[in-house]
Amino acid sequence: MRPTTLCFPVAADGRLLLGCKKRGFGNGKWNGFGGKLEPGESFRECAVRELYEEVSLLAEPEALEYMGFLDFHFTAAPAADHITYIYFVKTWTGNATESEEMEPRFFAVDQLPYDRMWQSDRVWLPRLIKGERIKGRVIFAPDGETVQSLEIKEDRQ
Ligand SMILES: Nc1nc2c([nH]c(=O)n2[C@H]2C[C@H](O)[C@@H](COP(=O)(O)OP(=O)(O)OP(=O)(O)O)O2)c(=O)[nH]1
Repeated sequence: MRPTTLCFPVAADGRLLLGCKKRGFGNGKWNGFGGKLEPGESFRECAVRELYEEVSLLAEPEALEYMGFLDFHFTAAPAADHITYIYFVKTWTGNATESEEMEPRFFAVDQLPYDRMWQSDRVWLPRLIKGERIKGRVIFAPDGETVQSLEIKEDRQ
């Protein structure tokens, strides 16, 4: 399964930085920052690179807090299946800057734009915000959007 990352910067006041995807996969959705691992890259290295490419924030790999993983399965397009390692990061340098891929905005955690995010995020993101680490699987219906089934557990390790 294709390895990918997803990273959510958390500001000192607790707000979360999301980006509205401007093109390609997930276009128009608010999400964390991330993408596919490049050859030879670790998950953390990928998350740091994508954060910089997509929103110009520079983080140390060790500053990333691992929050769990999700397997995303696309029933009609198995080639799109991927596993995502999810991170929060609270320290970085630079200012969130719009890129060709993402328009960034900080959101209070009780005002996240779930109606314009991937459908299952409203289930698992609040758990991460509470500090829980998760592992799970999301299976998408043939339309590639609707959640067909969802299995999320707490990862106590
Ligand atoms: N929050 C969230 N993200 C999802 C869901 N499903 C899903 O594929 N993604 C995201 C997580 C990954 O960051 C991203 C991986 O897809 P991708 O690697 O094709 O994304 P990309 O086009 O931005 O990647 P890249 O070209 O920059 O490498 O998709 C979901 O249900 N919720």
